[in-house]
Amino acid sequence: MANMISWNGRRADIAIDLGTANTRVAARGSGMVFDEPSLCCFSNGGTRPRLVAAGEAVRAMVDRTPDSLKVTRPLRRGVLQDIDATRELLAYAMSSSLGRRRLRAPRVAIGIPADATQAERSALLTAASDAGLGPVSLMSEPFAAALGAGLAVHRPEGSMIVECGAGTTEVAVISLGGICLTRSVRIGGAALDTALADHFHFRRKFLIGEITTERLKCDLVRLLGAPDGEESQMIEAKGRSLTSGIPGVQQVPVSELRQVVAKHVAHIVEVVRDVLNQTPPELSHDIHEKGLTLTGGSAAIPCIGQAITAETGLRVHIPDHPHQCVMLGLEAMLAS
Ligand SMILES: Nc1ncnc2c1ncn2[C@@H]1O[C@H](COP(=O)(O)OP(=O)(O)OP(=O)(O)O)[C@@H](O)[C@H]1O
Repeated sequence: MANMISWNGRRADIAIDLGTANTRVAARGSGMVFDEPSLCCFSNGGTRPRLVAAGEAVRAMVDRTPDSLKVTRPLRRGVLQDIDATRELLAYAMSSSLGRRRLRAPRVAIGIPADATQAERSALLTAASDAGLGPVSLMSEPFAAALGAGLAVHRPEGSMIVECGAGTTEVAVISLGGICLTRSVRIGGAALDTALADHFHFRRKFLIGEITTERLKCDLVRLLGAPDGEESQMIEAKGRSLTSGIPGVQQVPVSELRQVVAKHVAHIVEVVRDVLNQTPPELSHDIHEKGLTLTGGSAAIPCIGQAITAETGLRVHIPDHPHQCVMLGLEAMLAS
């Protein structure tokens, strides 16, 4: 895949990392100009749903809307699930990040999972065009992440990237400016949120909301990744008891939730092993020497890196801002 974005020699103006949880935009020469949740809120009244709010303003509305409003995530598991919401989110991102500098039909590069199907690509191109974006180039997210993490992607040596976001985990081996091997699974931080909420639902008969679950996950994985002793701690979740119907707080030992996290992490390690098993020997040797790089917001889950090292013996590097690597890579392609 080419890694310089241009149309007849004309470079892209805007790079967009349209993620399941977050959308980030960079403009050529200005760096990152937008970083907000991938959320839209529509009003249900009238013949057609009307956009009420998008991005950060919608975070506080999740699980709190009356019947007249509906919160939607444009993407699910890394790919577009709602074309209208995607169009609205892209249009909102453009207007709030570029304001009066807004270009007419800007040339745009958008990151997309390496294994996205033709139908998924076409749907994204349609939504981008409906949002008023100009020619759009779809770029592989794991390649962008590797570039954004500062890996030597153009050298004749293998680099391995594990991009672990909210909706997908993508593993790729890169050399000489291209992807040699890649595998994606539609499992990311959001799947762990669901597994934790399910645990509370079925084991504790207690319902917790989406935002509470995500906060609980971040606290939990920090405690699980901490030195010995933290597992004896309790973790607290606010929600509603299914047996009494009364709102309340559940105190759960961190150790009770360890298995839920371990099961999730094991899926990710399995994908890494799969890719390593198929990697040609010279590239394999390079990866053995250098280790692999873990990026994406879920790279902040310490047990993912720890489990990869324990299962493969490879060192795991996490860059300073792992959640921004796809954006930084796309931005680097704009500048090249
Ligand atoms: N400190 C943390 N601990 C655990 N998880 C975290 C932490 N910070 C962020 N995350 C998780 O990272 C995910 C968001 O990462 P990111 O912004 O890379 O995803 P995305 O680009 O929207 O998703 P995708 O690329 O999969 O479509 C969320 O699931 C979030 O809960």
